[in-house]
Amino acid sequence: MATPIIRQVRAHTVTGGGADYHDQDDGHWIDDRIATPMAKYPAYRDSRRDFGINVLGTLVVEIETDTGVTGFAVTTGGEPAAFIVERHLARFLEGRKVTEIEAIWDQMFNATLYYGRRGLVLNAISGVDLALWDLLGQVRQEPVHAMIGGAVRDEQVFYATGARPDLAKGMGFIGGKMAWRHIEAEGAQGIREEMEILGRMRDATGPDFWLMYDCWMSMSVDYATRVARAGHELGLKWVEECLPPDDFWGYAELRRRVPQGMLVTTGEHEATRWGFRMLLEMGCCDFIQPDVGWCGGLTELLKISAIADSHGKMVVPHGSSVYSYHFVMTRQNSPFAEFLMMAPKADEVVPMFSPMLENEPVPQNGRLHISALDRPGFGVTLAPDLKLNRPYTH
Ligand SMILES: C[C@H](O)[C@H](O)[C@@H](O)[C@@H](O)C(=O)O
Ligand SMILES: [Mg+2]
Repeated sequence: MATPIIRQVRAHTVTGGGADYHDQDDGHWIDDRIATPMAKYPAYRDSRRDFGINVLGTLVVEIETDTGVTGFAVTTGGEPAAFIVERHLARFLEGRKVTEIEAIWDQMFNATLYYGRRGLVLNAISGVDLALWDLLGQVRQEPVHAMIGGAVRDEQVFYATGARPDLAKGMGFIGGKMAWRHIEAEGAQGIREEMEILGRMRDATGPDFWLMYDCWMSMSVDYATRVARAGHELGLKWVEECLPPDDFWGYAELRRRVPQGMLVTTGEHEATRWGFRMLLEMGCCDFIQPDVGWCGGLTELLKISAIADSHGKMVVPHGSSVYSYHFVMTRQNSPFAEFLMMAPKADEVVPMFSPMLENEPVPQNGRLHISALDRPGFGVTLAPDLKLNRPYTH
């Protein structure tokens, strides 16, 4: 049978949550005075939406073959990413075989090198790459995990990110990661207030449940060191993304300063094998947390994972739903994954990209069995009532 040829690439945008999961209403834990690099400005202290964390929206990439088979993926990127897909990247796909994933990735990356390398352009490339893997799975009628080496375990376990680690333990998760909500200007009092919360969570979850803080690029090395030392007393397992992504030197220094046994992690806003090589070779972190929708897609994440493995480091992808579950299931050095609690009070498990995807699997009792991923491609479909907008054509 002839290999299907890519006939058309389409880039749509969707607003309101979904892959742009920070786009939530007031009262959601994920936007409750969380510390950020902008929080030192009073106008941007209360909500990350005030500085525009939700300006992009969701990018939906659809790729259709000459035989009428369609693959798709969603990521963060919205209209500007749609422009990049339609007006630049599509030319490297249309007319190509569905199997040319590696060559297409190399051309998309090198053709955008003069204005890309990281950030939005890599989000767009990631969206296209994930849609290509979904398409190949639809054509071959195979789940993605079967096409990238096959499962190395029957199920994967998750830690929960949200405001209620105490509830997450009861839901079967192996740990709970909270967002750090104080800034350096709030000094020792801010750390004390946070440690009171951590202490209550430790009392509620017992001595062995993992507790972590996500610091979302908001700290200095000195402040992060103080946070790590204070948290260590309460069994804090890791401090995540304390510093801006490009401060490789700061991360290496922080790792030298934190108490023995405290893990320093980062990577969700890093991209490509070169960015993660830098993090690993400079000793910036104890494990890496790439987002498969932002780092270059699955094709690039497989390369990143091999580099991490050569350093003896784990890859624990940033919460990205099915797009990372197939990867985690097939990697020896990815023994657990993140699940982002998207319910406003972090008190129930809801699909991460809700309401965009049908058949989006969620952990049951904090774990996901391989059988939940046994449909072709990534195993999800776009919700039929989703309002797609195609802002650009080519
Ligand atoms: C909870 C964090 O502030 C971010 O909102 C989250 O997207 C990310 O950093 C994470 O690790 O889940
Ligand atoms: Mg994080």
